[in-house]
Amino acid sequence: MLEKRTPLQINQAIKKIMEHTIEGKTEVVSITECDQRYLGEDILATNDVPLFTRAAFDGYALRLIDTADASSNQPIELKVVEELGAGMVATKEIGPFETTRIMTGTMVPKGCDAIIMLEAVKVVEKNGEKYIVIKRKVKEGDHISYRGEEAKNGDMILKKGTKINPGVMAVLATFGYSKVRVAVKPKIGIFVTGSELLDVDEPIQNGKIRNSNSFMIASQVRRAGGEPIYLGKLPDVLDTCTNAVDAAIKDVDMLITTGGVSVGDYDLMPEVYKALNGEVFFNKVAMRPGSVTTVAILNGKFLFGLSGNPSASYVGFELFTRPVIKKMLFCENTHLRASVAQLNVDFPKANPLTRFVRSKLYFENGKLLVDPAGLDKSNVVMSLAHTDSLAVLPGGKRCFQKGDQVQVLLLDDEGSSDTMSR
Ligand SMILES: Nc1nc2c(c(=O)[nH]1)N[C@H]1C(S)=C(S)[C@@H](COP(=O)(O)OP(=O)(O)OC[C@H]3O[C@@H](n4cnc5c(N)ncnc54)[C@H](O)[C@@H]3O)O[C@H]1N2
Ligand code: MOO
Ligand SMILES: [Mg+2]
Repeated sequence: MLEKRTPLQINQAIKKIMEHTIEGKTEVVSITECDQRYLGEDILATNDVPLFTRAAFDGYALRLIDTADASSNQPIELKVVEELGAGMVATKEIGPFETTRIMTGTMVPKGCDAIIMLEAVKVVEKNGEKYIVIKRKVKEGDHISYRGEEAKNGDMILKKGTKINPGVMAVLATFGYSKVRVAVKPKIGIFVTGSELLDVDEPIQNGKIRNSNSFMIASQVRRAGGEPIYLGKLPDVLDTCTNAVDAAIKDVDMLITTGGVSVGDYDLMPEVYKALNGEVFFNKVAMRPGSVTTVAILNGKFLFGLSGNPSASYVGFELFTRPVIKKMLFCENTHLRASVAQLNVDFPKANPLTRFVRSKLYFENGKLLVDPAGLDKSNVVMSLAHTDSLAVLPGGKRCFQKGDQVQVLLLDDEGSSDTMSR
């Protein structure tokens, strides 16, 4: 008789994994190397931004008091005493009824408290001197960006664990971070198991299939922020698998295998864990696909035994492996971002297990809709190419109908509101 496996609820399985202590490491890299990585420390403002009070428009810097009585009936004239472009610094202080022609980004001369745009004035020349004619009152601060209005020196700007994106790159450069402390990418070893597996460039043979899991998992590892290390395919031979896992786990932060975790004659992973004295956290989860996902600890490191079935393997990774990678990258939110969408098809059969339907999201008339990305079976690979989300259909007696609101987990969405300081 086969050993009966007791399924764990999904939340309990995730909790078990997340309670295991695993530390991320940091390293310092050049700003040119840090894009798309994760901050390894909080980023503080190293100066005020803007650095100095500057013009936000091309125009004339002036004293408000001089324009107080200006109107179309009573235009005022200001004498242009200097002309400045960005990067230049005023050499003259502005006196009564004087102005400086100033371009966007230029430091505002002392004594000026507003800018009037070039388009709003008329320039006249008298005795070889330039004057501007103003026909309206100017408001305080018009077209001026004040020193420190965005950030003050010492402010906490970005939290450790924030993903570096184009905006973060701009902020890092603004504060002079030519070197950036980032999280070291966790090294994730990948074995695929199965005597039926062919390499991608091998000719097709009777009864065999091409290995696709290693490419899929490597891409998922990269999407999660880790560094995949493909270690090859293993035949369904116990000693070969045991020795390979034993040797490989030493050189990586965690190891993923696909295949061989179910109850078949050649499903050897349970025996591999036994032979190596691995501590198995669980080998059955109340979900579909991915019910056979097995997670164990070996020498303090995670060993993820994902299913051989591509869709099951895909979902198992996103639910159980991704959060561990995110934790090692110091991310505040380790789980997939969730949203709510309107189901666009019926699921008339109730299922005791919670289902994660590989799905595609789209907008129609301002509503977020979700459609299965293809055939909804655990052994399917095709639908994965169209998948951008997982629609969650909770297990139980309930069936689901077109129009129902369901939770969707976003696969390509990093989320930002959780990691940016507000
Ligand atoms: N009697 C039972 N049979 C099965 C059960 C069960 O509970 N009782 N569970 C089913 C479920 S659910 C799943 S999921 C699969 C899990 O299978 P394994 O993890 O043991 O994986 P394999 O048997 O090695 O392979 C399954 C399937 O996937 C293909 N495969 C394997 N590796 C790759 C790869 N690298 N690239 C592409 N495809 C791969 C393999 O050829 C098989 O077709 O078990 C059910 N059975
Ligand atoms: O682990 Mo299986 O995916 O439930 O089909
Ligand atoms: Mg099997």
